[in-house]
Amino acid sequence: MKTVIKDVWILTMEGEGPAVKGDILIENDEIKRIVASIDEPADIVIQGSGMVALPGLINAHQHTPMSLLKGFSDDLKLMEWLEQKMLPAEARMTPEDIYWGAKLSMAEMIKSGTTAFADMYIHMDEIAQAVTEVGMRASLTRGLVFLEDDGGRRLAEALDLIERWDGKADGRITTMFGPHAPYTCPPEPFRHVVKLAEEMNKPIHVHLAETTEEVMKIRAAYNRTPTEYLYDVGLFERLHVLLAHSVHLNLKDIRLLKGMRGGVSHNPVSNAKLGCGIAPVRQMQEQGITVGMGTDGSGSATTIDMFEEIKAATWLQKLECGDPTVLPARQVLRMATVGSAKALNIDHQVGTLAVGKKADLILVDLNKPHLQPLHNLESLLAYGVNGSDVDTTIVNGKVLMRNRQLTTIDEEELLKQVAVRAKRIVEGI
Ligand SMILES: CSC[C@H]1O[C@@H](n2cnc3c(O)ncnc32)[C@H](O)[C@@H]1O
Ligand SMILES: [Zn+2]
Repeated sequence: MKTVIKDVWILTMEGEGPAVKGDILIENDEIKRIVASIDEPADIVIQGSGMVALPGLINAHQHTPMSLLKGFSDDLKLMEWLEQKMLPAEARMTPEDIYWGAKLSMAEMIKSGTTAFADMYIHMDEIAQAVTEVGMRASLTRGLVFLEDDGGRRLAEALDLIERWDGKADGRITTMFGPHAPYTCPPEPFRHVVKLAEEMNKPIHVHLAETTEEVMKIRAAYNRTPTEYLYDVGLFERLHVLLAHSVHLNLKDIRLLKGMRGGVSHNPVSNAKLGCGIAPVRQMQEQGITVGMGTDGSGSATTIDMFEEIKAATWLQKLECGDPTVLPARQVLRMATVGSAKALNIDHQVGTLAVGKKADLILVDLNKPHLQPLHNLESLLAYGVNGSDVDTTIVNGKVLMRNRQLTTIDEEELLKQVAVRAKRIVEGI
Protein backbone atom coordinates (compact mmCIF):
# COMPACT_ATOMS: atom_id res chain seq x y z
CA MET A 1 0.00 0.00 0.00
CA LYS A 2 1.45 3.37 -1.08
CA THR A 3 0.24 6.77 0.10
CA VAL A 4 1.62 10.07 -1.18
CA ILE A 5 0.98 13.40 0.52
CA LYS A 6 1.64 16.19 -1.96
CA ASP A 7 2.67 19.81 -1.72
CA VAL A 8 2.51 20.06 2.03
CA TRP A 9 4.46 22.04 4.63
CA ILE A 10 6.52 19.47 6.55
CA LEU A 11 7.62 19.98 10.14
CA THR A 12 9.71 16.89 10.89
CA MET A 13 10.63 17.88 14.49
CA GLU A 14 14.08 16.41 13.70
CA GLY A 15 17.03 18.68 14.48
CA GLU A 16 16.53 22.43 14.42
CA GLY A 17 15.52 22.91 10.76
CA PRO A 18 12.48 24.98 9.73
CA ALA A 19 9.45 23.54 7.95
CA VAL A 20 9.96 22.78 4.25
CA LYS A 21 7.46 22.34 1.41
CA GLY A 22 7.44 18.93 -0.26
CA ASP A 23 5.93 15.48 -0.66
CA ILE A 24 5.88 12.46 1.63
CA LEU A 25 5.80 8.84 0.46
CA ILE A 26 4.43 6.22 2.85
CA GLU A 27 4.79 2.54 2.03
CA ASN A 28 2.73 0.22 4.20
CA ASP A 29 3.47 1.32 7.79
CA GLU A 30 6.65 3.29 7.10
CA ILE A 31 7.82 6.70 5.89
CA LYS A 32 9.84 5.95 2.73
CA ARG A 33 10.72 9.39 1.38
CA ILE A 34 10.43 13.06 2.25
CA VAL A 35 11.48 15.03 -0.82
CA ALA A 36 10.59 18.08 -2.90
CA SER A 37 8.41 16.13 -5.33
CA ILE A 38 7.25 12.54 -5.78
CA ASP A 39 5.85 11.51 -9.16
CA GLU A 40 4.94 7.87 -8.88
CA PRO A 41 1.64 6.05 -8.73
CA ALA A 42 0.12 5.53 -5.30
CA ASP A 43 -3.01 3.89 -3.88
CA ILE A 44 -3.91 7.04 -1.99
CA VAL A 45 -2.91 10.59 -2.98
CA ILE A 46 -3.62 13.35 -0.49
CA GLN A 47 -3.40 16.93 -1.69
CA GLY A 48 -1.70 18.72 1.19
CA SER A 49 -1.57 22.27 -0.13
CA GLY A 50 -2.48 24.75 2.60
CA MET A 51 -1.74 22.12 5.23
CA VAL A 52 1.16 21.25 7.49
CA ALA A 53 2.29 17.69 8.20
CA LEU A 54 3.81 17.01 11.60
CA PRO A 55 4.39 13.96 13.78
CA GLY A 56 1.20 12.75 15.46
CA LEU A 57 0.86 14.05 19.01
CA ILE A 58 1.50 11.52 21.77
CA ASN A 59 -0.62 11.59 24.90
CA ALA A 60 1.70 10.25 27.60
CA HIS A 61 -0.90 9.79 30.33
CA GLN A 62 -4.52 8.72 29.87
CA HIS A 63 -7.30 6.72 31.47
CA THR A 64 -9.32 6.36 28.27
CA PRO A 65 -12.62 4.92 29.61
CA MET A 66 -12.95 7.89 31.95
CA SER A 67 -14.40 9.69 28.92
CA LEU A 68 -17.72 8.25 30.18
CA LEU A 69 -17.27 10.26 33.40
CA LYS A 70 -16.52 13.56 31.67
CA GLY A 71 -18.17 16.52 33.40
CA PHE A 72 -19.92 14.29 35.91
CA SER A 73 -17.99 15.51 38.90
CA ASP A 74 -15.96 18.69 38.53
CA ASP A 75 -14.65 21.41 40.84
CA LEU A 76 -13.63 19.04 43.64
CA LYS A 77 -10.31 18.32 45.35
CA LEU A 78 -8.46 15.34 43.89
CA MET A 79 -8.90 12.88 46.77
CA GLU A 80 -12.61 13.71 47.18
CA TRP A 81 -13.09 13.49 43.41
CA LEU A 82 -11.24 10.17 43.21
CA GLU A 83 -12.53 8.39 46.31
CA GLN A 84 -16.12 9.65 46.44
CA LYS A 85 -16.94 9.98 42.74
CA MET A 86 -14.58 8.15 40.38
CA LEU A 87 -13.98 4.90 42.29
CA PRO A 88 -17.71 4.22 42.91
CA ALA A 89 -18.44 5.02 39.25
CA GLU A 90 -15.62 2.74 38.08
CA ALA A 91 -16.98 -0.09 40.25
CA ARG A 92 -20.18 0.11 38.17
CA MET A 93 -18.45 -0.07 34.81
CA THR A 94 -18.83 -3.30 32.85
CA PRO A 95 -16.15 -4.55 30.44
CA GLU A 96 -18.40 -3.34 27.59
CA ASP A 97 -18.54 0.15 29.15
CA ILE A 98 -14.74 0.16 29.24
CA TYR A 99 -14.61 -0.79 25.56
CA TRP A 100 -16.98 2.01 24.49
CA GLY A 101 -15.42 4.57 26.84
CA ALA A 102 -11.98 3.79 25.45
CA LYS A 103 -13.35 4.13 21.91
CA LEU A 104 -14.91 7.49 22.76
CA SER A 105 -11.53 8.76 23.93
CA MET A 106 -9.88 7.36 20.83
CA ALA A 107 -12.38 9.12 18.57
CA GLU A 108 -11.65 12.42 20.32
CA MET A 109 -7.90 11.82 20.19
CA ILE A 110 -7.84 10.98 16.48
CA LYS A 111 -10.03 14.01 15.75
CA SER A 112 -7.61 16.29 17.60
CA GLY A 113 -4.34 14.94 16.19
CA THR A 114 -3.21 12.34 18.73
CA THR A 115 -1.83 9.14 17.24
CA ALA A 116 -0.48 7.33 20.34
CA PHE A 117 -1.20 7.26 24.05
CA ALA A 118 -0.26 5.66 27.36
CA ASP A 119 -3.21 4.23 29.23
CA MET A 120 -3.57 2.99 32.82
CA TYR A 121 -6.87 1.42 33.75
CA ILE A 122 -8.91 -1.73 34.50
CA HIS A 123 -10.39 -4.33 32.10
CA MET A 124 -7.43 -3.86 29.79
CA ASP A 125 -8.52 -6.62 27.38
CA GLU A 126 -11.37 -4.39 26.25
CA ILE A 127 -9.05 -1.41 25.76
CA ALA A 128 -6.54 -3.53 23.84
CA GLN A 129 -9.38 -4.82 21.66
CA ALA A 130 -10.53 -1.26 20.96
CA VAL A 131 -6.95 -0.20 20.10
CA THR A 132 -6.67 -3.15 17.72
CA GLU A 133 -9.88 -2.19 15.91
CA VAL A 134 -9.40 1.59 15.89
CA GLY A 135 -5.78 1.55 14.68
CA MET A 136 -4.07 3.84 17.21
CA ARG A 137 -0.74 3.13 18.91
CA ALA A 138 -0.85 2.56 22.66
CA SER A 139 1.18 1.68 25.71
CA LEU A 140 -1.21 -0.23 27.97
CA THR A 141 -0.98 -0.70 31.73
CA ARG A 142 -3.23 -2.45 34.25
CA GLY A 143 -3.40 0.01 37.16
CA LEU A 144 -2.29 -1.63 40.41
CA VAL A 145 -3.66 -0.60 43.79
CA PHE A 146 -2.54 -2.66 46.80
CA LEU A 147 -4.73 -1.23 49.56
CA GLU A 148 -7.26 -4.04 49.53
CA ASP A 149 -6.75 -7.77 49.61
CA ASP A 150 -7.27 -8.35 45.88
CA GLY A 151 -3.89 -6.85 44.88
CA GLY A 152 -2.82 -10.35 43.80
CA ARG A 153 -5.69 -10.62 41.32
CA ARG A 154 -4.82 -7.22 39.87
CA LEU A 155 -1.18 -8.21 39.48
CA ALA A 156 -2.24 -11.43 37.75
CA GLU A 157 -4.29 -9.30 35.32
CA ALA A 158 -1.26 -7.07 34.71
CA LEU A 159 0.86 -10.12 33.86
CA ASP A 160 -1.89 -11.45 31.64
CA LEU A 161 -2.09 -8.14 29.75
CA ILE A 162 1.66 -8.15 29.14
CA GLU A 163 1.75 -11.78 28.11
CA ARG A 164 -1.19 -11.65 25.72
CA TRP A 165 -1.03 -8.15 24.25
CA ASP A 166 2.57 -6.92 24.15
CA GLY A 167 3.61 -6.40 20.51
CA LYS A 168 0.11 -7.17 19.19
CA ALA A 169 -1.92 -5.18 16.63
CA ASP A 170 1.03 -5.10 14.18
CA GLY A 171 3.30 -3.91 16.98
CA ARG A 172 1.09 -0.91 17.82
CA ILE A 173 0.47 -2.18 21.36
CA THR A 174 3.22 -2.12 23.96
CA THR A 175 2.76 -2.72 27.69
CA MET A 176 4.06 -1.54 31.05
CA PHE A 177 3.52 -2.36 34.71
CA GLY A 178 1.32 0.23 36.46
CA PRO A 179 1.66 0.64 40.22
CA HIS A 180 -0.89 3.42 40.59
CA ALA A 181 0.83 5.84 43.00
CA PRO A 182 3.00 5.99 46.13
CA TYR A 183 -0.13 6.38 48.31
CA THR A 184 -1.86 3.27 46.91
CA CYS A 185 1.16 0.96 46.73
CA PRO A 186 2.95 0.13 50.01
CA PRO A 187 6.69 -0.70 49.85
CA GLU A 188 6.49 -4.49 49.87
CA PRO A 189 4.15 -5.01 46.89
CA PHE A 190 5.81 -2.06 45.14
CA ARG A 191 9.25 -3.72 45.42
CA HIS A 192 7.72 -6.94 44.12
CA VAL A 193 6.41 -5.13 41.03
CA VAL A 194 9.81 -3.47 40.49
CA LYS A 195 11.50 -6.90 40.67
CA LEU A 196 9.03 -8.39 38.17
CA ALA A 197 9.46 -5.44 35.81
CA GLU A 198 13.24 -5.82 35.98
CA GLU A 199 13.06 -9.57 35.33
CA MET A 200 10.70 -9.07 32.39
CA ASN A 201 12.46 -5.93 31.13
CA LYS A 202 9.21 -3.94 31.19
CA PRO A 203 8.77 -0.22 31.92
CA ILE A 204 6.73 1.17 34.79
CA HIS A 205 3.99 3.82 34.56
CA VAL A 206 3.13 5.51 37.89
CA HIS A 207 1.48 8.69 39.21
CA LEU A 208 3.89 10.84 41.22
CA ALA A 209 3.55 13.88 43.48
CA GLU A 210 0.30 15.19 42.05
CA THR A 211 -0.93 17.08 45.14
CA THR A 212 0.36 18.57 48.39
CA GLU A 213 -1.94 16.08 50.19
CA GLU A 214 0.04 13.24 48.63
CA VAL A 215 3.31 14.82 49.78
CA MET A 216 1.95 15.11 53.35
CA LYS A 217 0.57 11.55 53.33
CA ILE A 218 3.87 10.02 52.22
CA ARG A 219 5.82 12.21 54.66
CA ALA A 220 3.55 11.05 57.52
CA ALA A 221 3.78 7.37 56.54
CA TYR A 222 7.43 7.04 55.48
CA ASN A 223 9.17 10.34 56.37
CA ARG A 224 10.07 10.80 52.71
CA THR A 225 8.94 12.80 49.70
CA PRO A 226 6.98 10.74 47.13
CA THR A 227 10.03 10.89 44.83
CA GLU A 228 12.33 9.61 47.61
CA TYR A 229 9.79 6.86 48.26
CA LEU A 230 9.95 5.72 44.62
CA TYR A 231 13.72 5.96 44.70
CA ASP A 232 13.85 3.79 47.82
CA VAL A 233 11.69 1.03 46.35
CA GLY A 234 14.29 0.80 43.58
CA LEU A 235 12.32 2.32 40.74
CA PHE A 236 15.16 4.30 39.21
CA GLU A 237 17.91 1.69 39.39
CA ARG A 238 17.40 -0.11 36.08
CA LEU A 239 13.90 0.48 34.82
CA HIS A 240 12.43 2.70 32.15
CA VAL A 241 9.88 4.77 34.09
CA LEU A 242 6.97 6.95 32.98
CA LEU A 243 6.10 9.40 35.77
CA ALA A 244 2.67 11.03 35.51
CA HIS A 245 2.40 14.58 36.92
CA SER A 246 5.54 15.16 39.07
CA VAL A 247 4.10 18.49 40.22
CA HIS A 248 5.51 18.66 43.75
CA LEU A 249 9.22 18.02 43.39
CA ASN A 250 11.86 19.87 45.40
CA LEU A 251 15.41 20.42 44.15
CA LYS A 252 16.63 17.25 45.84
CA ASP A 253 13.84 15.25 44.15
CA ILE A 254 14.80 16.67 40.76
CA ARG A 255 18.43 15.71 41.39
CA LEU A 256 17.26 12.15 42.24
CA LEU A 257 15.46 11.97 38.89
CA LYS A 258 18.44 13.32 36.93
CA GLY A 259 19.72 10.53 34.69
CA MET A 260 16.53 8.46 35.02
CA ARG A 261 15.52 6.27 32.09
CA GLY A 262 12.14 7.28 30.65
CA GLY A 263 10.47 10.57 31.44
CA VAL A 264 7.69 12.61 32.92
CA SER A 265 4.19 13.13 31.54
CA HIS A 266 3.34 16.78 32.19
CA ASN A 267 -0.47 17.17 32.40
CA PRO A 268 -1.07 20.90 32.91
CA VAL A 269 -4.81 21.09 32.17
CA SER A 270 -5.73 18.40 34.71
CA ASN A 271 -3.25 19.87 37.22
CA ALA A 272 -4.78 23.33 36.81
CA LYS A 273 -8.38 22.16 36.92
CA LEU A 274 -7.83 20.13 40.09
CA GLY A 275 -5.83 22.99 41.60
CA CYS A 276 -2.81 20.72 42.03
CA GLY A 277 -0.11 23.17 41.03
CA ILE A 278 2.38 23.76 38.22
CA ALA A 279 5.06 21.16 37.59
CA PRO A 280 8.68 22.41 37.56
CA VAL A 281 9.09 21.74 33.85
CA ARG A 282 11.92 24.20 33.29
CA GLN A 283 13.96 22.86 36.23
CA MET A 284 13.43 19.25 35.13
CA GLN A 285 14.46 20.04 31.56
CA GLU A 286 17.53 21.93 32.83
CA GLN A 287 18.60 18.69 34.53
CA GLY A 288 18.18 16.77 31.27
CA ILE A 289 15.03 14.95 32.40
CA THR A 290 12.76 14.06 29.47
CA VAL A 291 9.40 15.80 29.79
CA GLY A 292 6.56 14.61 27.59
CA MET A 293 2.95 15.66 27.69
CA GLY A 294 -0.39 14.07 28.51
CA THR A 295 -3.93 14.97 29.43
CA ASP A 296 -4.87 12.49 32.18
CA GLY A 297 -8.39 11.08 31.78
CA SER A 298 -11.27 13.24 30.66
CA GLY A 299 -12.90 12.52 34.04
CA SER A 300 -10.52 15.14 35.43
CA ALA A 301 -9.32 17.13 32.42
CA THR A 302 -12.61 17.16 30.42
CA THR A 303 -10.67 17.89 27.22
CA ILE A 304 -8.12 15.46 25.83
CA ASP A 305 -7.20 17.78 22.95
CA MET A 306 -3.39 17.86 23.08
CA PHE A 307 -3.30 21.27 21.37
CA GLU A 308 -5.07 22.64 24.48
CA GLU A 309 -2.45 20.93 26.60
CA ILE A 310 0.37 22.46 24.53
CA LYS A 311 -1.04 25.95 25.10
CA ALA A 312 -1.59 25.37 28.81
CA ALA A 313 1.94 24.01 29.24
CA THR A 314 3.67 26.98 27.66
CA TRP A 315 1.41 29.63 29.22
CA LEU A 316 1.74 28.22 32.74
CA GLN A 317 5.54 27.96 32.55
CA LYS A 318 5.81 31.52 31.20
CA LEU A 319 3.53 32.76 33.99
CA GLU A 320 5.23 30.76 36.72
CA CYS A 321 8.69 31.91 35.65
CA GLY A 322 7.52 35.47 34.85
CA ASP A 323 9.41 35.07 31.59
CA PRO A 324 7.87 34.78 28.08
CA THR A 325 11.03 33.20 26.69
CA VAL A 326 10.46 30.03 28.72
CA LEU A 327 9.13 26.98 26.85
CA PRO A 328 9.01 28.55 23.38
CA ALA A 329 6.86 27.15 20.57
CA ARG A 330 9.31 24.60 19.18
CA GLN A 331 10.22 23.27 22.60
CA VAL A 332 6.62 22.77 23.71
CA LEU A 333 5.81 21.03 20.41
CA ARG A 334 8.81 18.75 20.99
CA MET A 335 7.39 17.84 24.40
CA ALA A 336 4.11 16.64 22.84
CA THR A 337 5.89 14.61 20.13
CA VAL A 338 9.50 13.51 20.75
CA GLY A 339 9.31 14.04 24.51
CA SER A 340 6.25 11.81 24.91
CA ALA A 341 7.70 9.23 22.49
CA LYS A 342 10.81 8.98 24.68
CA ALA A 343 8.73 8.73 27.84
CA LEU A 344 6.74 5.85 26.28
CA ASN A 345 9.95 4.18 25.05
CA ILE A 346 8.77 4.28 21.43
CA ASP A 347 11.01 7.07 20.12
CA HIS A 348 12.87 4.62 17.86
CA GLN A 349 9.56 4.23 15.98
CA VAL A 350 7.68 7.55 16.23
CA GLY A 351 7.84 11.13 17.52
CA THR A 352 9.51 12.66 14.45
CA LEU A 353 8.96 12.42 10.71
CA ALA A 354 11.96 10.60 9.26
CA VAL A 355 12.62 8.00 6.61
CA GLY A 356 12.41 4.54 8.20
CA LYS A 357 10.14 5.62 11.03
CA LYS A 358 6.55 4.48 11.38
CA ALA A 359 4.10 6.66 9.49
CA ASP A 360 2.27 8.30 12.42
CA LEU A 361 1.47 11.83 11.30
CA ILE A 362 -1.22 14.46 11.09
CA LEU A 363 -2.21 17.16 8.60
CA VAL A 364 -3.39 20.46 10.03
CA ASP A 365 -5.49 22.67 7.77
CA LEU A 366 -4.15 26.24 7.80
CA ASN A 367 -6.77 27.66 5.41
CA LYS A 368 -8.68 29.35 8.21
CA PRO A 369 -8.89 32.94 9.45
CA HIS A 370 -7.37 32.13 12.84
CA LEU A 371 -4.36 30.48 11.18
CA GLN A 372 -3.49 33.19 8.64
CA PRO A 373 -1.15 34.82 7.74
CA LEU A 374 1.65 32.33 7.91
CA HIS A 375 4.74 33.98 9.42
CA ASN A 376 5.90 31.18 11.67
CA LEU A 377 4.47 27.67 11.51
CA GLU A 378 5.72 26.60 14.93
CA SER A 379 4.13 29.61 16.61
CA LEU A 380 0.82 28.94 14.87
CA LEU A 381 0.88 25.29 15.89
CA ALA A 382 1.74 25.98 19.53
CA TYR A 383 -0.39 29.07 20.13
CA GLY A 384 -3.14 29.12 17.47
CA VAL A 385 -4.18 25.64 16.35
CA ASN A 386 -7.06 23.72 17.95
CA GLY A 387 -7.70 20.02 17.67
CA SER A 388 -10.58 20.70 15.29
CA ASP A 389 -8.08 22.12 12.76
CA VAL A 390 -6.66 18.62 12.21
CA ASP A 391 -7.83 17.40 8.81
CA THR A 392 -6.11 14.01 8.52
CA THR A 393 -4.68 11.53 11.02
CA ILE A 394 -2.48 8.61 9.94
CA VAL A 395 -1.18 5.84 12.21
CA ASN A 396 1.16 3.04 11.10
CA GLY A 397 0.51 4.14 7.52
CA LYS A 398 -3.27 3.77 7.83
CA VAL A 399 -5.56 6.78 7.41
CA LEU A 400 -7.74 6.93 10.55
CA MET A 401 -9.32 10.29 9.66
CA ARG A 402 -9.55 12.19 6.38
CA ASN A 403 -11.42 15.44 5.82
CA ARG A 404 -12.40 15.05 9.51
CA GLN A 405 -14.25 11.79 8.80
CA LEU A 406 -13.22 8.85 10.99
CA THR A 407 -12.51 5.74 8.94
CA THR A 408 -12.39 3.04 11.65
CA ILE A 409 -15.07 4.24 14.08
CA ASP A 410 -18.81 4.49 13.46
CA GLU A 411 -19.38 7.81 15.20
CA GLU A 412 -23.16 7.57 15.25
CA GLU A 413 -23.15 4.15 16.91
CA LEU A 414 -20.42 5.30 19.32
CA LEU A 415 -22.41 8.30 20.52
CA LYS A 416 -25.55 6.18 20.96
CA GLN A 417 -23.66 3.62 23.05
CA VAL A 418 -21.93 6.12 25.31
CA ALA A 419 -25.06 8.14 26.07
CA VAL A 420 -26.88 5.12 27.50
CA ARG A 421 -23.86 3.70 29.30
CA ALA A 422 -22.69 6.97 30.86
CA LYS A 423 -26.19 7.65 32.22
CA ARG A 424 -26.45 4.20 33.79
CA ILE A 425 -23.00 4.41 35.41
CA VAL A 426 -23.52 7.72 37.18
CA GLU A 427 -27.14 7.16 38.23
CA GLY A 428 -27.36 6.92 41.99
CA ILE A 429 -23.82 8.10 42.72
C1 LIG B 1 -6.36 1.56 38.93
S1 LIG B 1 -6.57 2.17 37.33
C2 LIG B 1 -6.13 3.90 37.40
C3 LIG B 1 -6.87 4.67 38.43
O1 LIG B 1 -6.37 5.99 38.41
C4 LIG B 1 -7.41 6.85 38.71
N1 LIG B 1 -7.08 8.22 38.35
C5 LIG B 1 -7.55 8.95 37.33
N2 LIG B 1 -7.02 10.18 37.35
C6 LIG B 1 -6.20 10.21 38.40
C7 LIG B 1 -5.38 11.19 38.95
O2 LIG B 1 -5.30 12.40 38.42
N3 LIG B 1 -4.67 10.91 40.05
C8 LIG B 1 -4.76 9.70 40.62
N4 LIG B 1 -5.53 8.71 40.15
C9 LIG B 1 -6.24 8.97 39.06
C10 LIG B 1 -8.58 6.28 37.99
O3 LIG B 1 -9.78 6.79 38.49
C11 LIG B 1 -8.37 4.79 38.20
O4 LIG B 1 -9.03 4.35 39.35
ZN1 LIG C 1 -3.80 9.77 35.96
